[in-house]
This record gives sequence, C-alpha cells and structure tokens, in this order.
Amino acid sequence: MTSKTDSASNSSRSTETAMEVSGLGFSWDPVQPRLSFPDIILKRGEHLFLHGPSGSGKSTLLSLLAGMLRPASGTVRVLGTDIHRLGAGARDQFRADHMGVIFQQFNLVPYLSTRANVTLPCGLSELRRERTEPTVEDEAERLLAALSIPADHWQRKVTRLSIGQQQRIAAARALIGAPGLILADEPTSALDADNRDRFLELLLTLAHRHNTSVLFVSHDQSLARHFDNQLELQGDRT
Ligand SMILES: Nc1ncnc2c1ncn2[C@@H]1O[C@H](COP(=O)(O)OP(=O)(O)OP(=O)(O)O)[C@@H](O)[C@H]1O
Repeated sequence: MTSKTDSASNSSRSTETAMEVSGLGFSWDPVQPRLSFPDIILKRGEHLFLHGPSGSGKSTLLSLLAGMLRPASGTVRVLGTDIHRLGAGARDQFRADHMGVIFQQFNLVPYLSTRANVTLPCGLSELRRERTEPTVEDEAERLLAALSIPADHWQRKVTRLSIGQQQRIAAARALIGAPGLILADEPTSALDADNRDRFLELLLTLAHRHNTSVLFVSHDQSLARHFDNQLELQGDRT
C-alpha cells in the first residue's frame, strides 16, 4: 500500500502529537497478502481524511489504530503511548480514556435509551467522566441538542430512532468526555449528500471545540474538502 499526503495547508492548533503510526503491517491469515500501511502523524486537534477503494484496508487500519487488532509489524503511538505494548486490559482502558470510535454500523446498545448510549464511555472511564461539565448527563444532553436530537427522543430506546439520528448518537458517544482522538469508519454511507455534509460539519465543529483529533475513513473522496489533510490508501500488498 502506498500513501499520498495532499494539502497540509491548515496548521494544527497544537504541536502536540495525537497519533504517530510507523511501519505498520498486518496479515489476516498466512495465505492472504500482507497489508502495509502508510506512516501517519496526526497533531492534536487536526482532522485527517483517509480514503481508498473497497478492500484497501481502511477498516483493518482503524482496528489496528484502536488497538482491537495486533499488527504484524510497526508501532501505533496515541498521545505518546505505544498502545500495542500495553496488556489487553490496559489497552481497553486506554481506549476508553482517550479514544472515541464511530463504527460503520454505529454499534449502539439496542436495549438502552439514547442518553444512556451517549453516557456509556463515562461509565468505563473516570477520566472521561471527570472531563464532563457539570455532570455526565448534562454533557450528554448538550451534545444531543448540538447534534439536533430532539429532547423528547433522549429517553427513547435507540432502535426507535432513524438511521441518521443513530449516527449522530454514535458521534455524541464518541465526543463525550473530550477524548484526544476520534476514529470514524465511514459512518456516513447510509446518508444522502446533504445529511452527510451536515453530519460531518457538526462532528468536526464539536471535535474542534474540544481540541479532539479526528481520523475519518471513507471511500468517498468528495468528503475530503471538510478536512485539514488527506491520505490515500491504494491497496498495494506485499
Ligand atoms: N475478518 C477478516 N478475515 C479475513 N480477511 C479480512 C477480514 N476483514 C477484512 N479482510 C480482508 O482484508 C482486506 C482489507 O479489508 P478492509 O475491510 O480493511 O478494507 P476496507 O478498505 O475497509 O473495505 P470497505 O471499503 O469495503 O469497507 C480485504 O482483502 C479483506 O478481504
């Protein structure tokens, strides 16, 4: 896989590094070719768009960056910590403390209410809980309102909401407690162009407010204009 970094025009607000990826490689199994990923440096508060065709390894890369898959080679440093040197429990806690992940299928908990889905990370992380103002519930409601989820939906089971609303709830869950980094895996694929653009603008505006870095993957290159920088995965294998 080769990479191409395009405009690095917008400077980040901080020189602190949110994520540094070096020499990353992964094989799903011995008969499949090995995936090799480009090196990435993401500054604190910076928003990076990662695009590539279907099968180029975008979801695999996000799972490696979130510490949910172990690389065959290379390192992933998030906020200075080499996450793959942590034990499984410490890695899960690190993810809960410092990362918000928005999955392609949202992964909301179907039997919980809208608000309970948003507050979930604060149940797993004291750090995220302490960063909410003045309470976890208040911040969840503020995020839901900012993402245009009507107040009379907050106590409803999340499965009773539309796909677009569920997607915004997944974004609120990723943003609560101001994690250093949000990883988003093509969460806009079910939306029409207007809603997709509106969603991205909301996500990036709220992330900017919290100085949260965002790495967003998609096959849809038309979304690149919303981001500071972009990186292309071309699906080369070794
Ligand atoms: N669970 C798995 N087991 C074995 N191989 C897998 C698995 N998941 C992905 N792969 C393989 O890894 C390669 C990269 O897949 P990946 O899902 O990361 O690509 P992608 O760019 O996210 O694709 P898409 O845009 O279609 O979601 C593909 O060749 C795929 O077949």
